[in-house]
Amino acid sequence: MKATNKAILALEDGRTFEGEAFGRTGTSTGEICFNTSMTGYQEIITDPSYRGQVVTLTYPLIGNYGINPEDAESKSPHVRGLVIGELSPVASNFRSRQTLDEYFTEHQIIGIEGIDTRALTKHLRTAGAMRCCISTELTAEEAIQAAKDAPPMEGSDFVKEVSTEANYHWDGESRLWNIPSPSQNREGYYEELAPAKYKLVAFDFGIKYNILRSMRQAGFDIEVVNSRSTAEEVLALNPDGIFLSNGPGDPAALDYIHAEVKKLLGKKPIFGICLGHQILTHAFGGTTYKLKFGHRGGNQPVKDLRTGKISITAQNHGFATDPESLPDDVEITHINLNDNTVEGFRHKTFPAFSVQYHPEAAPGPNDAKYFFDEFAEMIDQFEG
Ligand SMILES: NC(=O)CC[C@H](N)C(=O)O
Repeated sequence: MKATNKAILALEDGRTFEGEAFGRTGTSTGEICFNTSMTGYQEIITDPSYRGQVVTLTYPLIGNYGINPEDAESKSPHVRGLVIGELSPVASNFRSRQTLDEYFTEHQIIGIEGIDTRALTKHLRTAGAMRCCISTELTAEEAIQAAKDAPPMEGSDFVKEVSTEANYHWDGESRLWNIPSPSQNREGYYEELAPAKYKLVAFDFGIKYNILRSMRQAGFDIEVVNSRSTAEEVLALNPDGIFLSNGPGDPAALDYIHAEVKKLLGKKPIFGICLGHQILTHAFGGTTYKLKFGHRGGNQPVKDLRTGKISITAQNHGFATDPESLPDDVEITHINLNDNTVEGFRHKTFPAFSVQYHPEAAPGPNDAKYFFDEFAEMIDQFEG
């Protein structure tokens, strides 16, 4: 079979869409999801939490501001494929170094454009999350079969594919990179940060760079450790606080991590984001379940039940905490106003709290950024 640019997107329930491939040609399968953010395609593509997933972007024009080195959320793209309405023929931005097409070709990622992403998204909202296949070489029937044959997201441990092999010290940013105004140097400029005050050990389940940057800005010196690190190894580093990162796959498939986090409860202050929140759920004795189609975008309303304050938040998750499963010593602190799902909690005795959404944004609003400072306060108050 000869590969062409003509491509098909086939869903496991038999629905198909025709478009044109960009990046690489060939075949790719994975769980299809949609993200409604209006900007931030580069951050989405490089977020390790999307490992194993094909992402549909509902914003109609993608690629228009290109790709630049500063906006990556990890070393490389992680999506299995990208589904878009239109690939911009022009990448126009002073920070751009590459087009999206060139970037995908370099990293051998398949993209498909010319898709009615509105129809696709409405279908996924009704029918729920499912597997898909993008192909430039298979017939529609073969592509539907390939989607059906793809491994399901439930039960998948993708953390082991994205976590750092060796532990490392985050020295990426003791300076804060700022976007220049048009009159300034086009390379951007740096602002020196105050010396770090706290020592943090961050479990890397697929950590985003902007979490590391935000932590550093909040005064943390960070040691990033492999996802298989034991509680003993973490405590031996003598941290002031422990961070549980975001990451891909099914949180219920990570028993070996739940067990280690459970041993850390009460020992040191703990903060978790997204997958980290779901892992904390299991460590507390609760359970997680798969949402019908997940929350992915930059405009998810979250209510802080303690203050009544509502934040507009960045989200990217397909699983959620079952509130009924939580023991009495866990207080639900945040809920999603679209569907009332759990978005944050804290333990009543142990110094541990987490949020299901993304205070680090990237992309998305910064309403929730205050959690990094709250964690620093928790550490100040902890008498361990
Ligand atoms: N961003 C994340 O950490 C995602 C967590 C988990 N993989 C989910 O989809 O729910």
